[in-house]
Amino acid sequence: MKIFRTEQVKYIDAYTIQNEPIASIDLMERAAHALFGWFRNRFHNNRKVIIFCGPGNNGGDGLALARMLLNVGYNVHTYYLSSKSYSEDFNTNLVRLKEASSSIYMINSPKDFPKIEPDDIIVDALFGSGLSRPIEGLAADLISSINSSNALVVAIDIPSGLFGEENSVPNSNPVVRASYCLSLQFPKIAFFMSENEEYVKDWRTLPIGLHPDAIEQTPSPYFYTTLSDISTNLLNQSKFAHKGSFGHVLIMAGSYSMMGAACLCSKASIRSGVGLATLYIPKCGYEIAQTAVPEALALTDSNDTHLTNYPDLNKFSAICVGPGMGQDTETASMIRSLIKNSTKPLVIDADGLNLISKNIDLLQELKAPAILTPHPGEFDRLFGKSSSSWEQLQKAISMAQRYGVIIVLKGAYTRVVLPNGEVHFNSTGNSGMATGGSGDVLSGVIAGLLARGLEPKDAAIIGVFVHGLAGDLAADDFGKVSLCATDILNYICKAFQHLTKK
Ligand SMILES: NC(=O)C1=CN([C@@H]2O[C@H](COP(=O)(O)OP(=O)(O)OC[C@H]3O[C@@H](n4cnc5c(N)ncnc54)[C@H](O)[C@@H]3O)[C@@H](O)[C@H]2O)[C@H](O)CC1
Ligand SMILES: [K+]
Repeated sequence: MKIFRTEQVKYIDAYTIQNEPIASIDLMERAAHALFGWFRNRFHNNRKVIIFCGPGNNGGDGLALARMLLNVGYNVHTYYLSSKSYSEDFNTNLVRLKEASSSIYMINSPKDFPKIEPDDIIVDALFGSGLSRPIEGLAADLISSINSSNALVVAIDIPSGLFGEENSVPNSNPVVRASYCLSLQFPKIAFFMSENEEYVKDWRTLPIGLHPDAIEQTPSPYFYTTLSDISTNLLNQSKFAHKGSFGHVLIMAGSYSMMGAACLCSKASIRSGVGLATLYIPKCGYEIAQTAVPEALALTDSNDTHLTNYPDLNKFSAICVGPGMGQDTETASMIRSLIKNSTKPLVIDADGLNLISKNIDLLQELKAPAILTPHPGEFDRLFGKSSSSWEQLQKAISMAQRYGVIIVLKGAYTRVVLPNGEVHFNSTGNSGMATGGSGDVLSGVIAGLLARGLEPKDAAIIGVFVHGLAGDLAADDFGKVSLCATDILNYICKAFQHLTKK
């Protein structure tokens, strides 16, 4: 799904009004109807609902929602901020609401704030995508009062005070801490930034029928990968397939005490449908590999404890290098040589990245497409520290462009950043996956798909999605607390089944 900056959504909104065509007030009614549907399904009408409205169309949405809830028997109290001016649709909805309710109050000073009980439901319709500066004064005091209540807060479109994209960190201006955020049609990019977690706990999008032509024509480098974005054709298996049809992956991984990483990674590549997998390991890992991963061929380096060389690459269709590999100087020179010589696509993970971070310009010597899979710590070691997730994302974009590599920046909403500057935020995965070995499984899945012949971009996006989905399915059965990398591995099959059955 393509996603947009807030000013682009304004354009798509205007295009929809002009070309559907639909009156602006009717589009607001449609948005309010979507909000109403969600609200009614979620909350019984025995709880008091307090709706706070700002002067713009976000406030207009709040007023329209208030009317719809009143009509079906909710106990609604509406408060709106005094302002020099209000949007036209706000005014229309205020008139409509006044016909249905007498519990409407203007807020002129903190004295007008209502007392909020813990069981009340607050709707935050103060500011949405039209926020033009940090919030101060009366509106800021109101947000502090909302935040200090123990009531549940439902934010319309975006928690008030939060900008759709970049926010200052730490955020010293008040922002509503929403329990739920109902974002109209698209998620906001700010939802994917870890610093905003306290404001956006649980968000969802509500479709409001914005015009498909405007969505298609408006350029954006940002995407959000959902199930419907995954092209399952890429995973088709021909009836006449044999093991040579699905590629041969080389996994260069492991060292003394870290053979588990090599096993997890190679097993994950096999579960991702590669025809053949060869594990290239130091001698100490031979029996471990042959026992733990009977499906893989095992080739050993001349060294006992760490990798110092790589095998003839001719027969392989993709290579994964790094998991559990250690950072010995001999391993460092091996990876330098591999980067300069491999014409086969590479997935570089873990210690592979740590070794490259000591000489980042090595990336300029790559001959083949490469997918780098850093977690935030490895990313900082590679490209330097950033002061916020937003800055880190911008850095990932410029580094992917500079070195012509794909960067898979791991974490919640893992970002797949492409050399053309596109960013694909992933929708699957959960905090239980923040556990040792999870990354080894991911690099194995991506390498397996790459070896099967998927384009690097597809291997990275689908690999990240499948890995997260496997984690979600595993967490459904085992819970997040106990989830371990082997569980993720064991659920890769279910994740692929889920995809190919859709
Ligand atoms: N296509 C859609 O997504 C639709 C969105 N809708 C809703 O409309 C809002 C955006 O409305 P807009 O009028 O553009 O902006 P706001 O309501 O967010 O606020 C504008 C209002 O507030 C003033 N203002 C801005 N920043 C501040 C500030 N820091 N302090 C004080 N005042 C401020 C500004 O001057 C304006 O007066 C969107 O979020 C949706 O909720 C439509 O209803 C349907 C289509
Ligand atoms: K809001």
